[in-house]
Amino acid sequence: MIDFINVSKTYPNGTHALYGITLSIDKGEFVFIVGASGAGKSTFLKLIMHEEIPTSGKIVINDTDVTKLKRSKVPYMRRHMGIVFQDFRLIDKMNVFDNVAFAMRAVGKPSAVIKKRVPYVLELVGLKDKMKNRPSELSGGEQQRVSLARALVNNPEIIIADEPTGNVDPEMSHEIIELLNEINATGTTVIVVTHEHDLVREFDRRVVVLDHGKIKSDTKDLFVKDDYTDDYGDDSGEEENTPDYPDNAVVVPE
Ligand SMILES: Nc1ncnc2c1ncn2[C@@H]1O[C@H](COP(=O)(O)OP(=O)(O)OP(=O)(O)O)[C@@H](O)[C@H]1O
Repeated sequence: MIDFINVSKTYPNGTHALYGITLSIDKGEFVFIVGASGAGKSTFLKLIMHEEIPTSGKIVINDTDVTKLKRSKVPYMRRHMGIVFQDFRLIDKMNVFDNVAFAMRAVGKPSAVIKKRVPYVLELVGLKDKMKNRPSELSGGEQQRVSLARALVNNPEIIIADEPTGNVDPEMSHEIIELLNEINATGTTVIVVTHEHDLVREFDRRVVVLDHGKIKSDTKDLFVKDDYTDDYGDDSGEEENTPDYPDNAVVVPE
């Protein structure tokens, strides 16, 4: 679904952010991207979102070489993506309902559909009763769940989350990743950048470690799994990273 082929990114000021990244993410995968500050994690996500373009190499998303995508086609590509940011990026002039509805209006959904869909998605994230509140009246965890609802509302194929738990407490961090896990169980591809090693260990999904712009390890590649366990001290001794889908998986119908 997402293929990076020998992708490098050097910013105009000469900073080398990524070097020769080759990586495939399949439809329906859940991938954590981890690494020290400056390792290139956000750059990696920006390349997927086409916020930045690579200096060299090729990025193929759903069989389209997005490095050659015309600017006018970018919004159509992004419609398949739901994006969650660390700082929520909600609009405080609008209530919670309208913040989520905004994403549907932007793609021209009729208001009858919006009226049904927004409460449904807010219920999924446990916030139906806060629909009329402004974002500033909510806790950090609640605001992040609104931003998750906004990312989900157009039923994207891919959810991209850049430090989604960076501004919420540990309990809520767990809930946010749990929600992403449930969304993933419905078939949505989920890519999460995080610094929270405890969460990464707990959820036991694919982990790509970036280090100074290169892939240091990828648990999909069994030969380097030991490298990951060294980095994160995973001494669980458990056998395999088999995805463990919850029984109560959330179905997000269109
Ligand atoms: N717009 C930019 N112009 C120039 N250099 C940049 C730009 N954005 C990022 N960089 C540099 O590219 C490198 C990778 O940055 P990136 O933001 O991808 O790292 P990161 O792993 O997400 O870091 P953090 O965990 O601190 O958010 C860093 O050296 C950073 O300073």
